[in-house]
Amino acid sequence: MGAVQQYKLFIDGKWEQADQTMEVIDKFTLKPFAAIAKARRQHVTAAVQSAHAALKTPFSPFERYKVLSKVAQLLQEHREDFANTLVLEVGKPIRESLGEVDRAIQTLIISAEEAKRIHGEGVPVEAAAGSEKRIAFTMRVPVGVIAAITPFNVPLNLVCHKICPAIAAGNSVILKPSDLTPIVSLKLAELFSEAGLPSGRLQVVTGDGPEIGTWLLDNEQVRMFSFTGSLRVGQLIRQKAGIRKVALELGNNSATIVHKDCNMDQAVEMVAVKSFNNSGQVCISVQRVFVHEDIKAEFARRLKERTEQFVVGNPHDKQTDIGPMISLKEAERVEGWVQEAVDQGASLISGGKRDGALYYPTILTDIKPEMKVCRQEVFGPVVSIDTYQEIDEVIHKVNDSEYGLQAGLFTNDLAFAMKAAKEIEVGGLIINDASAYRVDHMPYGGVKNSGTGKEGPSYAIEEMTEEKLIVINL
Ligand SMILES: NC(=O)c1ccc[n+]([C@@H]2O[C@H](COP(=O)([O-])OP(=O)(O)OC[C@H]3O[C@@H](n4cnc5c(N)ncnc54)[C@H](O)[C@@H]3O)[C@@H](O)[C@H]2O)c1
Ligand SMILES: O=C[C@H](O)CS(=O)(=O)O
Repeated sequence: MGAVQQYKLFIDGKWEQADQTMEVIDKFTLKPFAAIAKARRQHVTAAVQSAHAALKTPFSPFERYKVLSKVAQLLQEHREDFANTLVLEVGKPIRESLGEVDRAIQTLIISAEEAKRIHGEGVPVEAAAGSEKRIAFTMRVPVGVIAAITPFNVPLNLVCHKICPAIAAGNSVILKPSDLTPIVSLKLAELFSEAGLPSGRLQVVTGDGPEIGTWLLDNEQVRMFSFTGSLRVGQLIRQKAGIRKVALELGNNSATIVHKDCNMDQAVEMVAVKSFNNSGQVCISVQRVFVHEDIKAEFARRLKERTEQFVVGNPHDKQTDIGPMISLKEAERVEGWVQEAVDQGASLISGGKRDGALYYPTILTDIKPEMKVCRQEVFGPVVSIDTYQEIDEVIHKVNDSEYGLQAGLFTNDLAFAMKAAKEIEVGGLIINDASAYRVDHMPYGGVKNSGTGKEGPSYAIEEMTEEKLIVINL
């Protein structure tokens, strides 16, 4: 077995060891390939103190623009190395991993540009009787110390979606990446350090999520929590944060509607790819497909045919479309949910097979909405097909969910599309694509139990700043 590379905590611009470490597993071989430091409370306290102290040192918008731009350039230079790290720690196939690095570069560039566009506005207080001699305007000022807590599945770009707008807006950040996929975050911190980010503007504390979460939540100097992850943890953070700012990007059981007038080639390809990318471990991954009764048999046949063309296997192989899930335990969980659905009367028309942590792309029909594979977030390569006759019926079925992140709708009927735009309860509705569409400068975030707040650098900056009013009595 190759040497296990040791990684340290990044606090106050320095790399610091802890007395305990945690292994990071290669998700294909299931063997350790790295070890991270396991932070103790004193490390988190030091990280918050460093972040708070850094706010006192001027760091202009143009300097932030330069650092973020430099990191984008450095990440481009290290593109293959970062992609290979994603393959190891996520199990994400190399083609998809390279795509994530490319998106992270875009998120950095967008954030750099947005650092130059943060502004307030004039307020015409003089229009009020008695205020004729006053002038007023607002300023956008940084929140201060922000704790960013991120999930395992897209560990580079989703980290960028938190730390880059936070830094662009003049904040300091303590990042707590997933202990399952922390290495790219530590490597990203190296690039920020090389790019000249002032000490204390970014800390990366690795270790036990609940422990570090508690220590951050206990610390009143942390003024905002930006969390991406499960509903369960999001609720915990919301409860403990008190009146501090909280941004939550949570789960979903994404629906996509395939109407009888759609472009079937387009719908089959997009639903197939966006059901099984990253082994379905994507918050907007297609999970529930609603197909009009008139085309259901044809659509199911073609989706099965397309799905069985995917190459399942070694994520290092350029031919591989679907690699292992994040753990053996998660693959066994998904296997159990599928079996439970079949025992309850669902029909398995493709997949349903597990090989270690590899779970083959799976299609179910004859489902009931109360089955786990429909009602809960599968977060795995499983898609269920349901049918409908009427438009109101399918909108009701889509909305019959505690979640509301994004949904898709394949139709050429503009009236249907606009009715759905008004009535489907989601943060984003994607017409003529599946639910799993995202580009990094668009507003992104859900309603109901999918969270609160929007990401996308300019939208995150709004949430990571306060609008301060200044009134001058001349
Ligand atoms: N809406 C989005 O943009 C989005 C994006 C990606 C993933 N997700 C969601 O994330 C989930 C999958 O990711 P996951 O398994 O890493 O989620 P998770 O909630 O298990 O973990 C997310 C992060 O929280 C940390 N954590 C765990 N317990 C904690 C606690 N008690 N206090 C503070 N932090 C704690 C983890 O270490 C990790 O860093 C899915 O529900 C998925 O839908 C949402
Ligand atoms: O898992 C959810 C992610 O937010 C989807 S994306 O990688 O940002 O498109």
